[in-house]
Amino acid sequence: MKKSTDSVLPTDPLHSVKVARNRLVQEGEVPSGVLRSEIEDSWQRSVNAGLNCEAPLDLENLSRDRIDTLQEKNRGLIEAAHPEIKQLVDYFSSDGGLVMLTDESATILKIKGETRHLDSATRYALAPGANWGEELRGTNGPGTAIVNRSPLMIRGNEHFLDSIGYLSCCSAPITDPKGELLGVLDLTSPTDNRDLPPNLSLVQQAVRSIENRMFSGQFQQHIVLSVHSRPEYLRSSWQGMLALELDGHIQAANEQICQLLNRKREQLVGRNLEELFGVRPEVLLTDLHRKGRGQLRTRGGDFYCELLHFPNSFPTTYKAPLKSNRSKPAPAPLNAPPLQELAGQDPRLQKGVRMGSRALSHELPVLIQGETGTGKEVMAKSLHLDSRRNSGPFVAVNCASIPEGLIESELFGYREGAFTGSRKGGMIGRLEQAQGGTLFLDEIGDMPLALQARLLRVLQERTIAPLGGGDEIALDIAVICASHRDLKALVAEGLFREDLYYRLNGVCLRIPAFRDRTDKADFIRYFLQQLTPDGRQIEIASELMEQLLAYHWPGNIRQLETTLRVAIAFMEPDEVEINSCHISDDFLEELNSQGQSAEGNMSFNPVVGTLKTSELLTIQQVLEQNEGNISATATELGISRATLYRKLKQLEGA
Ligand SMILES: Nc1ncnc2c1ncn2[C@@H]1O[C@H](COP(=O)(O)OP(=O)(O)OP(=O)(O)O)[C@@H](O)[C@H]1O
Repeated sequence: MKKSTDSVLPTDPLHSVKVARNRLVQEGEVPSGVLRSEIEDSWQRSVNAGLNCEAPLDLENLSRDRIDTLQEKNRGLIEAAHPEIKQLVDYFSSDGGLVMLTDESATILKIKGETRHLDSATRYALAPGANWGEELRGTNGPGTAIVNRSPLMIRGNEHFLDSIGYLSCCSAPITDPKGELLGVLDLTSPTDNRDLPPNLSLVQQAVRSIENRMFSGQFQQHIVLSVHSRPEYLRSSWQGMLALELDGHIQAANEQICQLLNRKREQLVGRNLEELFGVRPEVLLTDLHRKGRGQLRTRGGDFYCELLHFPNSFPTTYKAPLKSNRSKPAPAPLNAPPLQELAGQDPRLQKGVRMGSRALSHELPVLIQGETGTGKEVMAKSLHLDSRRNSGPFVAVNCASIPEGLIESELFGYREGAFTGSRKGGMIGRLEQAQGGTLFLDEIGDMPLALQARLLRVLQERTIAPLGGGDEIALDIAVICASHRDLKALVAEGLFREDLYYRLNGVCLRIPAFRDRTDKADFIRYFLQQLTPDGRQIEIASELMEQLLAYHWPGNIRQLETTLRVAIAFMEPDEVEINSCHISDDFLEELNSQGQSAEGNMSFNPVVGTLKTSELLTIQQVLEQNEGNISATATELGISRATLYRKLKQLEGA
């Protein structure tokens, strides 16, 4: 068959497909310029492959064994795609939507959704193990998306085979972090369902989420950054992603970041962060840990970035002893140190963990307060692992990061049909997911007031009734809450319910800021050992140790972790001591500047926190300016003479 050259360009796309099909059937030629170019090219390839558009569907599928082998081989892809497949099926199956995942040769790995509207041949051909390569079945979603290496929509008779002309589909290829093809995600629906909007962008968005999930999964031992020129797109399916070594070398880049930076993948991978964005990795990491967000500068503009993943901080996994509760699946092992290790040598922490552990054993809720990065979540995990519920799940909910409108359903769940757009089968809330284990409510101070009342009721009655009704469920959970905000102060401001505060506050553990711990040196040595990947015994030079002990650590243990990891990364394999050469310049500057202020005032104890130090420095300066006059100094500082005397006493005693 040869390609016809006479060109007809009718405006109605359905009409043009009819015209093209008649020509194909009658003259055996694909007319030029009648169909969309990607469809015309695909029809031509189908003709060249010797296919007949009127032939029945080929019904040769793989055997069960081979399907099992194929699914096993593609397990990572199937698992990564599961949430998106489920979501698309939830939305579209009632409209006849079918969602399929294929491998890189267009063989179906999974297919879910409504099949009632399919004729029996199509139903057979749309099953795991069936191959939809374009050379076998002509123009079709997965097969043609693979040839084109780009997403496409095919409406009705744009399919090459007549027998599937009653279906329309949207397909998008899925690629791995190196850009290699992994498979295709496809949404197929009956063409006569005019209610279905074109959903190509939805399928593309689902594919981006799958790719991002695989990216994060593949780079567990790396730093993974979310990057975008607009902050609201960070952590979304539109985010650019970079996987880095600790020394800043880029290991992988996703497709979006290549597009955002307008660079090919090979222009990014293997290069160093500093070379590309003019920022040293340790400086960026310090920013990310301290402020939660960093900036990358390029000639084309600035980009925001956030930390999605930092390699695991606990090389040794503490595994809780399993209890013989066979009916429940074992929870994934939690990474957290045993309580004793967590408390270290700090008496306040030691008392805290003792009380927390007692509280849980007496079914009392625990409230953990402490600055950001002090280890509140780690403490909650360790308490859980130490409790009688340690074989149950540990479910963490960050109340600050869930949009207000979603917290209720996220926590309490809902029954099917509870509201428009609710998922089929409903959703099990996080409280119920924690059944038999521990619910950790992080940033509880950010929970909306209306929901606080509902949470209070649940905690009092120990039962839960999901939105949309149904039977109440008895809850058997331990509750641990945490906040870096002072909940008592929030109560005073009317932002947190007093009754809930007292209900949650069975025992309140205050984790000291790292600068205030009495066992800083021991902890730094212990933590360093935990973070050293090859078990080498590493020491810290005494001069540097002194500076670390005097530093005020605004980012607490999280900041210490970054500092130590960066230092370890900068050590040569045969080095066994960390000194200032292994510390980033800007952090060294901070350490040195605090040293200078302490040196200039020999009467100051360098261990005193810097806020206090600068307060006392200010007093001394104003006092000098006023030639020792107490009244004038107090007036200038806006404090009473008594306060000034008290503070001077502190100054002398320090
Ligand atoms: N005792 C500890 N031993 C080892 N690592 C710790 C310890 N405490 C905290 N960390 C590490 O410090 C980091 C911060 O810990 P975590 O998230 O528990 O702090 P947080 O107080 O909950 O912070 P935020 O208020 O920002 O949520 C984590 O990377 C964690 O692994």
